[in-house]
Amino acid sequence: MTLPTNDGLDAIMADPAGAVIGLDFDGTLSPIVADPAQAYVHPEAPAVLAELAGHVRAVVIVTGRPPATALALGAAPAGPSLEDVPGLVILGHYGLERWEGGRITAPPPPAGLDLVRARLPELVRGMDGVVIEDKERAVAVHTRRSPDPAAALDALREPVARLAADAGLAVEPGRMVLELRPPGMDKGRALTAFLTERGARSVMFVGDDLGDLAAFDAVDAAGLPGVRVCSGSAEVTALAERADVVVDGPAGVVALLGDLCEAIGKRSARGAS
Ligand SMILES: O=P(O)(O)OC[C@H]1O[C@H](O[C@H]2O[C@H](CO)[C@@H](O)[C@H](O)[C@H]2O)[C@H](O)[C@@H](O)[C@@H]1O
Repeated sequence: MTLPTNDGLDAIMADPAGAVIGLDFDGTLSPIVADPAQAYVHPEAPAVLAELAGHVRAVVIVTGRPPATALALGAAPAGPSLEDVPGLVILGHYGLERWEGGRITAPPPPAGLDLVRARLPELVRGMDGVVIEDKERAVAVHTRRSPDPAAALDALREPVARLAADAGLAVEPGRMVLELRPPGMDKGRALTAFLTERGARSVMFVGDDLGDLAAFDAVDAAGLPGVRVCSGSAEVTALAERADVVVDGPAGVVALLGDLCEAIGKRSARGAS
């Protein structure tokens, strides 16, 4: 793969020590699969992130998953795991829960989740293949394994929105999923705060789903050289329409990051000689 021509990428390569690289997890670092518990990270992702982390200011994963789940799915039987990526930060639950250096910080779970846990099973009763994922600080309802996933998702939109309103929660729509989660935080706010915290001089964000649009907005609003990368799929087109670079799923993301590492390495070797 040859790196595309892009001002944001050029800025990252010219000054990697000032760059923050943000990445989504599902659909970006791990492939979309039927069972969320089996969405293991692309086997080459931890190694390429570890190499990248040696060049840039920070690597941060911004995800709807709890950080502990991303770490569990990022464990490799051989080679490095996500946990081995130097200085990695994981902003889970759309930025509410932070993992760094083995420590997790988070606010208490929202009270409204009890209502969701009480009512959601009744709401999906009889819907073949519809599955509830309880993430402790949020609850997601998945339709990917139903006979008609898109129709099941559409049928659930209104009742889930009503339940979220009753529970004081927000609805986060995604790839064959509706998530009921605490309001007031999103990937854009999380990324913006992180860029400020780290004094970023450039930024890349890589995502695949609707929840990543807020992070694209944050790249635009940062006032820094930036690059928005879409991990492309036939399922979601909204991100590709906003992206500077579109790659083919997690394998394409890994290839792009590998090429970025190589280009940074070559530049720094030229600078040293
Ligand atoms: O912010 P992300 O890291 O992209 O997390 C968003 C949701 O991802 C997961 O669901 C998605 O991936 C599953 C595994 O491939 C797939 O089965 C499902 O259809 C997708 O929507 C996760 O299970 C959710 O909790 C996350 O909110």
